[in-house]
Amino acid sequence: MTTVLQCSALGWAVKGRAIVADVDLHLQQGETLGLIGPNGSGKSTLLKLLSGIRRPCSGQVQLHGKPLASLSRRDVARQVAFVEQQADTGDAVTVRDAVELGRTPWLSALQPWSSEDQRIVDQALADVDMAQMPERAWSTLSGGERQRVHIARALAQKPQILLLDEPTNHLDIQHQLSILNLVRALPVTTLIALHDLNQALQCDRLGVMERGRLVALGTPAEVLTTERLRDTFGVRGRYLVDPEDGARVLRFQPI
Ligand SMILES: Nc1ncnc2c1ncn2[C@@H]1O[C@H](COP(=O)(O)OP(=O)(O)OP(=O)(O)O)[C@@H](O)[C@H]1O
Repeated sequence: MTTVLQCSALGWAVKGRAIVADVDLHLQQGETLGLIGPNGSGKSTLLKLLSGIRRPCSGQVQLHGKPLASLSRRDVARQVAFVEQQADTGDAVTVRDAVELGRTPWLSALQPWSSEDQRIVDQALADVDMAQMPERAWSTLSGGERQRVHIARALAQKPQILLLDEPTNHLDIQHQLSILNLVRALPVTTLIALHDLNQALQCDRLGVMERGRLVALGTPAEVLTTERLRDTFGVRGRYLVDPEDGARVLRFQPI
């Protein structure tokens, strides 16, 4: 197994309060690792630290064995794409402009915009089902359409690693499923913060954040136990079996 992104003893604090503390995580090439945890447990902050947009107060992030802090933003952006929660984009841009921004790390005076860049942008728009409105102004998009454009921008970056912070937030059920299936089918390594624990069950591995710490890491079956659902999430969870295909589905009730 090849580790593509890793962190050790990673921490971030604000005004003396630890928001992320002592996190060790190795992201293996090709896996989809789900990050779950209650509101405020540090998932978004951990993703920001791993993407390099936030500097750790302690510990280190390494990308392919090199300290993230030693790499240029451009080098990082060629390898890692991050879809933030509540990300915004300037009002005057169109859908196509926003997705074309994903090509920025690959362009230079020697490598100007080419038909290959155009093809990649068209494919990314098609992948998120936004190819029908490339000229629409960003300001006129719905929340779910904006989210899909952000994902297309990340896909256009052609990263090896995708960091996604609640990417299905705002999406209708059809687009939730198609985006998750798309991400799983891509030949990339993905770290994805999720709230829907039934969607989390589809990941290769899950990490659980609780009060800034990574308190469990393993396969969904190892991690999403009834004890964990009670202790970390404060709910009673029961597995039901879909008679059609034998899949396990979680049902929740208050404790
Ligand atoms: N810049 C900041 N200043 C002060 N507090 C912060 C800052 N950034 C994050 N926090 C706090 O850190 C905690 C963790 O936030 P974070 O957004 O990482 O959690 P999360 O697990 O992604 O939550 P959610 O599921 O609600 O999106 C929260 O209590 C948040 O209020």
